[in-house]
Amino acid sequence: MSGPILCLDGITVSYDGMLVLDVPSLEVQEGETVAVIGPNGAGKSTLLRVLGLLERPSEGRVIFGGRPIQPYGNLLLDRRRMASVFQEPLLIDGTVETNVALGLRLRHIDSAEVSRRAQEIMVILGIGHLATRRARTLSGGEAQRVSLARALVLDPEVFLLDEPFAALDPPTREALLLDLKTILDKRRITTIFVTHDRNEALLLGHRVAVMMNGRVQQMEAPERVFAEPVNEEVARFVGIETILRGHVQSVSLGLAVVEVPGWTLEVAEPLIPGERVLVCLRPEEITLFPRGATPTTSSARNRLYGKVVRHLPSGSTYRVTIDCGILIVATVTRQSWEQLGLEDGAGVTAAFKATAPHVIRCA
Ligand SMILES: Nc1ncnc2c1ncn2[C@@H]1O[C@H](COP(=O)(O)OP(=O)(O)OP(=O)(O)O)[C@@H](O)[C@H]1O
Repeated sequence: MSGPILCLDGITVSYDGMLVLDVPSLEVQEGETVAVIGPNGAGKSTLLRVLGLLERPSEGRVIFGGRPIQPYGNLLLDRRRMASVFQEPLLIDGTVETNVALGLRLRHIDSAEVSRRAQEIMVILGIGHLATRRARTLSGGEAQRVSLARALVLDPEVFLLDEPFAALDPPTREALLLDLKTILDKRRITTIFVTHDRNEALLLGHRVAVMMNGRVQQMEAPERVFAEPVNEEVARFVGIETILRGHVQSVSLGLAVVEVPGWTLEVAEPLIPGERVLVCLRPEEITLFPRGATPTTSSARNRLYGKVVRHLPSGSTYRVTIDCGILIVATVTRQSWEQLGLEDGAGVTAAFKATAPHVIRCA
């Protein structure tokens, strides 16, 4: 990666006086994939359209390749350096090959070269055998592969994807996602990828931008965003269900004692006595034991006692809600649930290590 290819500077977008995008500054580095996640209406697509020069911001500048874009200038040449794929494949009525070659023909590329490049990208995307099929006879997954091929054949400097897999069934989506990852890793195309799906963001994003209410709340490596969210909204969005409000009572030898309602926790974070904090616990960090069966050898310094309120299936695990005076959510494998003899209403100990929580300081 060699510096920013796209920069936003003081960007806002308002519709009828309502501010829907407010991005003081944002840089996309050449060759990176930025996954943009956030709830409905957060402004993800608006951000993508502004970055893709498809929407003129109300205020601010888009800088592409070091050059500020003239908002009222002719954007065709700059837009041609980018390619987009949306949730709907939007194919024309013609063969797969016609669709894949469309952008190259519009650019008046020599027809032998068009054919060579179209064939090559169709093979890479596993649709070579569909070249002569009419686009309207394709399945959703095949059509989206054609749509990706039509964009990638252009060798775009910037690739924009807006929920491209949202309408596909899970196995189709997974196969396509892995193929796309291979292509992006190999070609190092700068990519902005909007998705609702946290797992897609984790898999594809070199960085993840979390949007809420038109603002980018956090933009960092996925592991940081998911393990160290900057505020409560981001924490909830990345799947942290247990968020306990407390204050730091004391700190000694790197261990902070944090009071939360009804309990005193030990947390290995560099905190300051008196600070107000949110203690965030991922469900997989919490171990459950039947009441009275907590092993004395466990290194978990925190043990909270309560009752199972409910358990909900989630893939091969259960998401278990425990009422300890405060509600805590843990995951256990179905096998452990059976082996431990757990059931709704049962008394349990929820244990976690001092290193397990992520702590957010309250303003
Ligand atoms: N052309 C428009 N006119 C008026 N309001 C709009 C327009 N486009 C978007 N909005 C509003 O701007 C806000 C952000 O929309 P946007 O589509 O960018 O969000 P999003 O995060 O992509 O949402 P989703 O995940 O539901 O697609 C929403 O409140 C939306 O209703």
